[in-house]
Amino acid sequence: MSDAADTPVLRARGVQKEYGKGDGLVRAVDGVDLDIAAGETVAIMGPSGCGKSTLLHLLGGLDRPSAGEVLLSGRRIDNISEKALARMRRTDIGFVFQSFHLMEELTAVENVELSALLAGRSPRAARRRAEELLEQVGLAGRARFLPSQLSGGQRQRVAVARALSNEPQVVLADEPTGNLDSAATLDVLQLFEGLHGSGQTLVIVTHDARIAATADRMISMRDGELVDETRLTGGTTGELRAFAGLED
Ligand SMILES: Nc1ncnc2c1ncn2[C@@H]1O[C@H](COP(=O)(O)OP(=O)(O)OP(=O)(O)O)[C@@H](O)[C@H]1O
Repeated sequence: MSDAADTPVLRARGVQKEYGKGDGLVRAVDGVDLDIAAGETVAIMGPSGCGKSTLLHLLGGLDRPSAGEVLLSGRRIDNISEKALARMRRTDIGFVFQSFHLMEELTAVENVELSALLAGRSPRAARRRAEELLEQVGLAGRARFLPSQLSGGQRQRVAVARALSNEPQVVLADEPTGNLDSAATLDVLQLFEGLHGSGQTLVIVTHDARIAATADRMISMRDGELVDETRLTGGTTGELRAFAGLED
């Protein structure tokens, strides 16, 4: 196998993040080593405040570590210029947040195409890609709706479509179902499962054991450190839907 195939999509080495100083010093992430392979789905779990979101932000270049290295496909991202970092976030990473972070004044299709436009695609190519993605997430019929005209689950599906618009190397999701009810959670879960099946690398911070159960690997965090990891064989959302009485 070539070196490129062996290189993890994401690698963290001795990563630390401190906030504040003196008595107010908080070490939110405390010496994390982590490799995430291409095509892997990894769930990060742990109690509130243990550093999950901070770690995800460091992995995605939304924030820089106080110490240690973060590498995307073998290239350091913790020490590159702001400009290079912004470009990398636009083209190589897809983010999905708990509160969706959609632009309220833009329609679903405009929200999705915006990131493709910002990454330099032509308006026609961006629109075509956005329409394809909305179809993929089951929202072709809602493309011209504003976020306020969509349900929470539909909004999160738009956000997932947006995250995929530039064919990112990795999608990072921070509590993607935290604001959704059970049925919408399972819809989004099924969407992630489809992405996993298509070989998309995914890192999901979640409190939801159902989401974690469908990952390849579940990592537990405590007090800024990775304390445990479990390889999973993976339940399917079909089974979960049946269990929850949501089968169509
Ligand atoms: N900008 C900041 N300034 C100061 N402290 C911060 C900042 N961001 C996070 N922290 C602290 O770092 C620690 C980890 O926070 P983080 O949000 O990463 O935890 P989390 O595990 O994602 O929590 P939750 O599950 O509640 O979202 C917490 O103690 C938090 O108060």
